[in-house]
Amino acid sequence: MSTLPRALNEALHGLAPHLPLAVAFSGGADSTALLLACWQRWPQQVAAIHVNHGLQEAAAGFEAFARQFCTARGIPLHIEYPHARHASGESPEDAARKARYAALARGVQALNQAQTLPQPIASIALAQHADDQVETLLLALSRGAGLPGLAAMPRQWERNGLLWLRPWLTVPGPQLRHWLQQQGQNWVEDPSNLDLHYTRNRIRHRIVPVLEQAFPAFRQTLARSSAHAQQAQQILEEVAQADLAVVGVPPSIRALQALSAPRQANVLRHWLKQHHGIAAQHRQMQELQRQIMACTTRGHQIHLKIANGHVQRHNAWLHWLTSSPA
Ligand SMILES: Nc1ncnc2c1ncn2[C@@H]1O[C@H](COP(=O)(O)OP(=O)(O)OP(=O)(O)O)[C@@H](O)[C@H]1O
Repeated sequence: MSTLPRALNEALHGLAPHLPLAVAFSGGADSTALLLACWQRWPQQVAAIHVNHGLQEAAAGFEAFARQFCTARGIPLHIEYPHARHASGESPEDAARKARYAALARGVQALNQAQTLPQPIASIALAQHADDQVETLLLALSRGAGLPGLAAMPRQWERNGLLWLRPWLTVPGPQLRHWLQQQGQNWVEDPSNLDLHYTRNRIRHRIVPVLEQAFPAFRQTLARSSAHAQQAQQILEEVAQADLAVVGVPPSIRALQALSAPRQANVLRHWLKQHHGIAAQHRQMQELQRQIMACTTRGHQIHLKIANGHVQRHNAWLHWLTSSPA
């Protein structure tokens, strides 16, 4: 019989995972609670994937814990060893996160190839919880993010035929630890979580306790704000798609000039992201829009650096061209 408290049980079922399911298992409290809960609920249908970045001294301890936890329960475990190298301008944590998601997808393939479960794995669950969501939103605010940042983390999405889920996203972090303690289940504490050099940790240790005192319902209310932002962002994307169909690819300068400034920025961002996989900084977008509106004569040039290339005018249209390597 499952020992899972009602709130956790509802969170787990709320997303109706496609089975069998893989759990992204770091060995920390949150993913230990997720793997334990999923294994109790769907004993023969759950596998685990652990990613050993080898970045911290603690990495070997995490892997050993993951092996021992899974062996004791007969849970199939796959371990990935990615090589995360961060590109210039990218933080080591961002690089590790990207490498981790790619490694998790490879882990699913490896488990499927080895036929460790009777059917191919259909979903993969991550253990971020309500406190992580609050931190993500506050981080976005601290960086002056737009709507995509304020929308924070989605509860589910599909990529390459795999359903990605965050079942704990509505569950306060302390509840997960409390349940593990009740079960007599230990986990590995990540020493870097205490390092106040990281903004996320400063938010966790200094801001969240104050929020908790001032606004006891902050997890739900902030989550609601993120849900509103997610909805608004979806509308903006739909408007951008419709506007891009009108201005064309490459975009016509005259058609861009006919749009209001916010719609113009929205469609330009969409064009750059969808067609070139790049994002303009706030200042660059302002300058690009200024140059577009000033472009009223035949000879007017537009030439603006954005990401690793330039937006340029060619006759009546705007183009983005990558800078040739030096
Ligand atoms: N090394 C890893 N191997 C497998 N999955 C991971 C790993 N690190 C993180 N994850 C997954 O990504 C989620 C988010 O990662 P994050 O680093 O924000 O949390 P975490 O503090 O590692 O969580 P946990 O308390 O489970 O350790 C985790 O809950 C877990 O599901």
